[in-house]
Amino acid sequence: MRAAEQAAMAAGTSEWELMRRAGEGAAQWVMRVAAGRSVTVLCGPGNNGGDGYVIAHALRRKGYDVQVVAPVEPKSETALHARAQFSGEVASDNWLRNPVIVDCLFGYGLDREVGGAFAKLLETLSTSNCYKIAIDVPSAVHSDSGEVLGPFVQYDLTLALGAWKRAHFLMPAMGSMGARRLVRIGLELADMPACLSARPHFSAPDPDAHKYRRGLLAIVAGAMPGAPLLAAEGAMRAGAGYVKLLSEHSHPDAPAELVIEQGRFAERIADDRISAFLVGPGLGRDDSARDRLERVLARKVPTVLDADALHLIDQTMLDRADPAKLCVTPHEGELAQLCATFGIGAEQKLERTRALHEATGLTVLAKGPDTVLQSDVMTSFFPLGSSWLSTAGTGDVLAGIAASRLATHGDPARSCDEAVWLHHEAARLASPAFSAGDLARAVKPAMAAFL
Ligand SMILES: NC(=O)C1=CN([C@@H]2O[C@H](COP(=O)(O)OP(=O)(O)OC[C@H]3O[C@@H](n4cnc5c(N)ncnc54)[C@H](OP(=O)(O)O)[C@@H]3O)[C@@H](O)[C@H]2O)[C@@H](O)CC1
Ligand SMILES: [K+]
Repeated sequence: MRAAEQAAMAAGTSEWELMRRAGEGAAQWVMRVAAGRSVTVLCGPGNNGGDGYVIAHALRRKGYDVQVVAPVEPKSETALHARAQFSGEVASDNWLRNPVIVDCLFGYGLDREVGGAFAKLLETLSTSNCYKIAIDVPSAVHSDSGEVLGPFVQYDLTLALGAWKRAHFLMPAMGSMGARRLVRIGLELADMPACLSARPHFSAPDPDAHKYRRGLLAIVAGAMPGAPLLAAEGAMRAGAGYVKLLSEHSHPDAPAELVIEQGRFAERIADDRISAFLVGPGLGRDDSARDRLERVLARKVPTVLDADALHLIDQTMLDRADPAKLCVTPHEGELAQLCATFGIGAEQKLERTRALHEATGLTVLAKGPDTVLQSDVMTSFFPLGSSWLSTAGTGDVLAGIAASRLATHGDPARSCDEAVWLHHEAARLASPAFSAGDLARAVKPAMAAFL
């Protein structure tokens, strides 16, 4: 963000001009929300506070009753300029009486715990019965890590300025932001190492398509019958032309269209027509599970690894595989396991995900409310999905969808990206209070949203 701002300034746009665009753009949103009601703007010492004075000035010009609360005077030259423009009331302390409060205490310059008068203001804000708007990021949020470094405030609206910051898509910060909107200020954002995933577009199968050309997915089962079946239910509806379950269980409830193959594992997986594997859901962690995983990895075919496979995989197995064709889909606990296996010391989700990719070459989809995808191209973040996804088996469905997409085109990063979107859309269609089976069945109508 700082680099993009520096580039804009080097190209002749002043910092004041950027602040003016940011503040006036944000003020448009504040006015829509306030709709004539009185507004209080909390202003801090840096340029985030500067944005606050621009917002206050813009509101006042439109006839709003607006009051600024600023515990200290601005420190930066540009913020002082903004302060000088605003001719309304500025209080150093206040009990926040207005129905709309705009928080401009700190933006991405926050680098330590919020204390003193600033913390007191945020505490008051957290218990105020008002509409709360955060400018750029909530003021106690560290914009790179998503950590909350002060009183937790639940906002109704967060207006990102110029570009999204990592915190807009990382927990716990993202859970406090309410609706998130981007205010554009004309920054050039090409070649960013991280981005918000753009909604994918799928096509119907080619006119000459047949089941093998559309992709044959083999799902490797193991100790437990349920999880791979759920994955298969999702996979059958996510694009692959043919889904097989390699399982020693009888699966009396499996749908007729799911082919179940038993016995002769080595022979089964040698089929050249298999375009992708899924290994992990229900695999177990015993010697036979390890053996199955090793054999599949040695095939060097595009593969999704999930659940138990993430506990079994190690450097020796990876040395015999082709990591560029593999994706792993860990939840928080599985990510911690992978980090332990591959000697990664990072503690925060984003750093862990990136370091795991660096160390192994694997495409990593670190799932959760703040899903992060790390490929060799970039880091992707995703819009928030349904909180109803927090139920058993939804991860198996996600792995099945990712593997199905992988079977169709063989690109690990693209498969994971598409899977997150399909999973979220299926959850939206199946909500509320769905089971993993309901979710898997909703993948079919979810496909329609991306055609
Ligand atoms: N640059 C641009 O072109 C544009 C930037 N824009 C806006 O600027 C924002 C970034 O501005 P910024 O860099 O001035 O940082 P900001 O978040 O306002 O605060 C830093 C100040 O707070 C202080 N401080 C830090 N932590 C503290 C704490 N815990 N407790 C107490 N004090 C603390 C720190 O001073 P220190 O005490 O560390 O010397 C410093 O004075 C960005 O989010 C966006 O809103 C837009 O206008 C578009 C154009
Ligand atoms: K803020």
